[in-house]
Amino acid sequence: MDAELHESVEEAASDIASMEIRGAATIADAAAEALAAQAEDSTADDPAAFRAEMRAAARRLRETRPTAVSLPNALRYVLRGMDGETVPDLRESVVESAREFRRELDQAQENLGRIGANRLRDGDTVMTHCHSTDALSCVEAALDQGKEIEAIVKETRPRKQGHITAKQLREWDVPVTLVVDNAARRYLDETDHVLVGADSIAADGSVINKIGTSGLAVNARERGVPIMVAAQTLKLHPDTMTGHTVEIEMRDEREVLTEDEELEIDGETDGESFAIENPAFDVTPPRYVDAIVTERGQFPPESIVTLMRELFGDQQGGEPWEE
Ligand SMILES: O=P(O)(O)OC[C@H]1O[C@H](OP(=O)(O)O)[C@H](O)[C@@H]1O
Repeated sequence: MDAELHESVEEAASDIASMEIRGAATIADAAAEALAAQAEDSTADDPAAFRAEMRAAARRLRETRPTAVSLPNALRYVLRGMDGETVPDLRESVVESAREFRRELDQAQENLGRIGANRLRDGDTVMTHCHSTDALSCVEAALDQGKEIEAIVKETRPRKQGHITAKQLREWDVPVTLVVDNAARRYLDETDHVLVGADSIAADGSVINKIGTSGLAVNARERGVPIMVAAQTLKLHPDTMTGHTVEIEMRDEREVLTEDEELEIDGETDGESFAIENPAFDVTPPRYVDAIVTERGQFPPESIVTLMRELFGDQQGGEPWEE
């Protein structure tokens, strides 16, 4: 039977599943924080029990959402740092490992932002999709460099996370034009860069990001607008190096059609006379991406595998929460 989980783990897991906590980097940060809380308050009386408790906490967090690899990457990082022969030593190692992970995450986003900002020129207009803290850190760094940036913000159905992006950009005094997703192609004529984040990057350079990214990228390529993906290396998906594909999360149909909007057709409501599907992400093939900007520099998508080999090449074997 699984060990008892700390309330912070249960809370973080349910907030991630319901998307109270969302965005690949933010999810990773919350997961590391929850593991640290589990370790700090553990009542395990021997090292084996402590390790089992940490593995159970990681499994609970892992099962929340399947697509953003930042989540398992965070759990792996923290659990691989777990070391010691006594409970106090193990506890300290987990807390320190989580702290280090969260510090590196902030640092990586800042460094990525500075690199991404170099691609943006004074007076440029970016088009955004969804809400990505990695993508926004490029805009923030460009503003810090004294550049004027404008934004066309796609609302991003079904959850309209473009609103979060619009708010953040307005707080930074960036002129924002909010458009419905279907208006994107029309506004590409006024756009200098499409700037998006990523939930996962596959070894072939494919970008897994919020549903609608791939259509936007194809349209942007057709219009000659460069597509820039801001994704710290935490978004690189190690399993794709050995042929695994990235699972695309299917979310609740109520995000597409709320109860208030229910459609009645021939006396039958949705779910009876027609199906609703709600994939949260899609895959943009590497040929539609101009640059993947990471904290280690910018890469053409086809060469991201070299960086992945460098980062994950020596990681063999099962998951640390399954041992
Ligand atoms: O890590 P950062 O750049 O903040 O976000 C990366 C991506 O995570 C989000 O997914 P969701 O909203 O959790 O489904 C969006 O798809 C966004 O592009």
